[in-house]
Amino acid sequence: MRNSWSPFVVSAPGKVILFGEHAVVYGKTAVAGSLNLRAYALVTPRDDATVRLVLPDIDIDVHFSTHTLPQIRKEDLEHPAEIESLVTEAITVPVGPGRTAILTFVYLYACLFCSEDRTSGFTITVRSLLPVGAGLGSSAAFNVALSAAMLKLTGQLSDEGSSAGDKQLINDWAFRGEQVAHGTPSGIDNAVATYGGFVRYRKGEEQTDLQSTQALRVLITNTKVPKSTKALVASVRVLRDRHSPIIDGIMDAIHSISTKAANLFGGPDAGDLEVQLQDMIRINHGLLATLGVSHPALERVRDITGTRGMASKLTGAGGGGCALTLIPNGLPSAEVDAAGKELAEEGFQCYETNVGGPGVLVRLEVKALSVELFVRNALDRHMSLAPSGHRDETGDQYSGVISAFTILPPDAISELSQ
Ligand SMILES: Nc1ncnc2c1ncn2[C@@H]1O[C@H](COP(=O)(O)OP(=O)(O)OP(=O)(O)O)[C@@H](O)[C@H]1O
Ligand SMILES: C[C@@](O)(CCO)CC(=O)[O-]
Ligand SMILES: [Mg+2]
Repeated sequence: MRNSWSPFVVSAPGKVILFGEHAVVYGKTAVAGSLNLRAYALVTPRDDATVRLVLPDIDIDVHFSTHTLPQIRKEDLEHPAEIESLVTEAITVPVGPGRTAILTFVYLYACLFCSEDRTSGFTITVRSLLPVGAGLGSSAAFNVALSAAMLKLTGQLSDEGSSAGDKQLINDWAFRGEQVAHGTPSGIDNAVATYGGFVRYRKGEEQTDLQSTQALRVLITNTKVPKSTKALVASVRVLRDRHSPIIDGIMDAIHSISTKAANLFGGPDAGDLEVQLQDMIRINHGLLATLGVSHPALERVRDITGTRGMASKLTGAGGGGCALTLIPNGLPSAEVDAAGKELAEEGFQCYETNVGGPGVLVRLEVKALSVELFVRNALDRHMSLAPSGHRDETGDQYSGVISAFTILPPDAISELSQ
């Protein structure tokens, strides 16, 4: 069968934990939301039996003959992480930071194309606005985008992948993708990346979509201070073992914050929501600091934003990593800009974005232009360059589009999904 489909783009958002990190480990409620920082996967057809994965953000460009990749029925593997020992007999997967991404790609292909025609392949190129490994769910956005792309290719999604059934399918496969890398993820990251919006989460319960009508404006500050989620969770465990009634009280207080915040979403008064959320942010951070998971860099973010009328808290595991700052609607943009400048001067990376936007999106018609034309336009605008348009050494039909996609700044690529 010849490939007759046109290139398309799939995108999925990262996540931010608004309330409840650490407490969620002890069965308390957490609230997370989708970030309008997204991963974008460009999917282009090939007319040979090759699949190619291009990941410019982490310097990976690999291709495999479709016939060397295993055929796996998902029930044949007890756990998706077993893919590692299974495929390394058949193919060589480079050792290094991109290894898990490649293994996830191979796992999804092996399962989703188990009984499909493999005589023609495709290229998937993924770019992301999300910092990798900073606690903002970059892996989930990546896994949701990959899963949706391959489900689309195998004809398992409706047109734009937006029905409830589509979302459930994408979420299930993305969860398996997260399992390849992490073993026992909770599933909240891929749920947020799939469904978008705000999600209430508690271990052992179905996560609830909070149906909020409004997005929140936020600053996300990556302090770039390296942290180990595992070590931080362990340090809280030690503290709890030493002082369990006290620490349990703190966990209960965090649970009350998450519950209150979850109830506020979808409420009628946006102004009141903001005031209340600011309080919740300050109190939740204070409690997390008491647990010993703040860091001087995170306190610096709180100082800088606090003097300009904004409340901040750590988000994720803490000990460095990222902070979340709520930008109240009425705050003059000069204040936000000044805070952003000061944060950058500290060496932090700052993103102004919003929380609560859409989940996975499949774009078949990009601004009613072909992807190639779009990328050409975007390149002209952003980089004054034209894509080469010729086949590269891997024989890719759309190498011009692919190379454009790899060199465009990600914020230009984000226009693809608007
Ligand atoms: N832009 C990208 N290109 C390729 N692979 C990516 C990209 N973004 C994420 N990944 C994959 O996700 C992995 C990072 O996931 P990890 O779960 O460690 O961090 P995170 O998802 O950013 O943070 P957290 O899970 O704490 O929210 C990378 O090693 C890679 O396998
Ligand atoms: C600290 C923690 O609550 C969130 C890390 O993003 C750990 C977890 O829930 O697995
Ligand atoms: Mg992750």
